[in-house]
Amino acid sequence: MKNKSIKSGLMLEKLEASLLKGQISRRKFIQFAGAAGLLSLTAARVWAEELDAIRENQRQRGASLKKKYDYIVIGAGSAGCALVGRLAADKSKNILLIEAGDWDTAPSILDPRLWFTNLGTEREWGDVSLPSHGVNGRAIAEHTGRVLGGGSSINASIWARPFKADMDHWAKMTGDSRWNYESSLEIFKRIENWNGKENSQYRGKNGPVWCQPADNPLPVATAMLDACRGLGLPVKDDLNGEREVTGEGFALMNHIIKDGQRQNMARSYLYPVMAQKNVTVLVNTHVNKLVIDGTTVQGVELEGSKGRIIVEADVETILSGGGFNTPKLLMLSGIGDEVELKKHNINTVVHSPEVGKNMQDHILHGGVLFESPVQMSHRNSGAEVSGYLKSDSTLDLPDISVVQIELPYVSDVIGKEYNPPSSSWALCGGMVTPKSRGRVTLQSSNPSDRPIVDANFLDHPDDVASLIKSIELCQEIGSTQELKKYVKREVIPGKKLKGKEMEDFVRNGATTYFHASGTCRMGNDDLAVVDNELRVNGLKKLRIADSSIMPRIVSVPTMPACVLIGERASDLLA
Ligand SMILES: Cc1cc2nc3c(=O)[nH]c(=O)nc-3n(C[C@H](O)[C@H](O)[C@H](O)COP(=O)(O)OP(=O)(O)OC[C@H]3O[C@@H](n4cnc5c(N)ncnc54)[C@H](O)[C@@H]3O)c2cc1C
Repeated sequence: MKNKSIKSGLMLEKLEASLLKGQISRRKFIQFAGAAGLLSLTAARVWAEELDAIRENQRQRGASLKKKYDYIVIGAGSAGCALVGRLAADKSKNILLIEAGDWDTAPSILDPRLWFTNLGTEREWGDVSLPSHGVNGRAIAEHTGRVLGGGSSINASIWARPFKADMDHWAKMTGDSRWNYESSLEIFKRIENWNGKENSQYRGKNGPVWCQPADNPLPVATAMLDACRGLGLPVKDDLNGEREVTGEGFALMNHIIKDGQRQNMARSYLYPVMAQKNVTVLVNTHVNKLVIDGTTVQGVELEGSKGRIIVEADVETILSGGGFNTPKLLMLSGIGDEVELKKHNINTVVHSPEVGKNMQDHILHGGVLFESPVQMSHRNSGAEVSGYLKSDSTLDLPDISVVQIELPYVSDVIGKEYNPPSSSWALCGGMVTPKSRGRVTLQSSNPSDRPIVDANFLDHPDDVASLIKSIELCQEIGSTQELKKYVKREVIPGKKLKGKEMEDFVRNGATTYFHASGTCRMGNDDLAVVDNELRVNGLKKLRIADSSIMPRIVSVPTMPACVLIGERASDLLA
């Protein structure tokens, strides 16, 4: 297999050399490559060349910035890309998209198997929460993307849409039925290019976002589903769709992976419009603060290769900086709790006490580990099966998740305590309806300082209780007959735990899914930061479209919900 691809690569290089020397035309090149069965390789290279040309064109456009655009969007993440991709359809409107990170060209972005190697690099912001008493005083890293595509460029590429109860709750909190499940489902259908079993009731075919069930999953993944069936757990054909309504279910993951490559939201939404004259994308450019006249947002102060400059937005500015950077930018611009702002000598423009509060994240426990008799090499993003379950049937939403990770995924403390062999794989319990709330505050008035993240993980006893149940479930699944072939022994915890021992295992093993949300909550009450149309209360010409607006975090990985928010914002602006 490997030899064949090396041979194909060499043939393609020879053809390319002939093309470069002018010995054959581009048409002939494509003809020969097609005849030699090299078209997919050729297409990939032609596509890569086109992307380079698009980026070069944007570099030139960015070098002669205008003073004013119709729209300025801050942050090219999951929501920002979706918003700009849709907004750009009106070619009479000029859009400036500003991204602090670089282009999304790193191999560790393109290859979803390498997603975790982006952590701790310049492609993420490097935030670490303050120590939380709920996790025995540990300070847990809270990674978020800092690159074109934002989180969608460095995440685990899992595509899981919110539950009906998630969306109906947003509709209730805003008094606006456009946020409810039925309306959101219509938008998801237009978002998706679903490449699994046809299901027109729930899945879309013609949208920009490629998603498919885990491709060629490891046998341990399908065995896990058999194990769940054997235990009488609800196993579905698809992790999305019906599960959203029934409220529970295990299935193969959906991934945003096509032919082994990540299809981040930049590829899905942005590159297709970046050749248009009405779209300017600046990378490596940081927005320091909003420029506000009275209570009208006029534009932004940005800092990039030309130093600090001000660019104005004629129609609106939209903040899509994500769960930590959006509240930070608001506070730096004088929108926040006046007591907090005063501490940093920032003049209050709008006293909005909830800015930075209501922070929520999901807990992923690392983990319940099993030693495999043979070393496995992970496929896709290493997480190919997942499930959601209510630990109590009276709950609205499942509080428990289980993710199978084809690697020895453990927290720092658990890793040191047990030192698992490298051939281990994990069943990670999770808690997806957190009742604990954290907050984001400013460290200083200097835009280059990171904000203070106090995630307050596992503060609420119910969150711990759910995690205990999810760990018991992981142990039960791991001990089934169906998984016997893949389990030499349960390495961690290796025995049934009870009382304080179990509680400590939960608190010491807690890590995050990296789904920071809720810090600029949407609602129809006086304290909400944004209203039902994403307008920042108290200001004109400013909206927010990103994970920070979630009134309550959805009970699944957050990228699809953020794409939905970006799409909804584009509808509202149109
Ligand atoms: C490691 C990791 C794994 C994850 N795995 C999954 C998963 O598998 N599935 C899933 O659904 N979700 C996953 N998530 C979560 C998901 O990626 C995020 O919830 C989602 O991307 C958030 O979207 P957003 O639009 O709110 O912000 P982001 O995608 O974070 O984008 C915000 C963008 O704004 C830019 N920005 C911020 N401030 C400024 C500024 N001042 N000036 C200029 N630019 C700025 C940032 O650099 C960033 O690119 C994961 C996240 C991480 C970090």
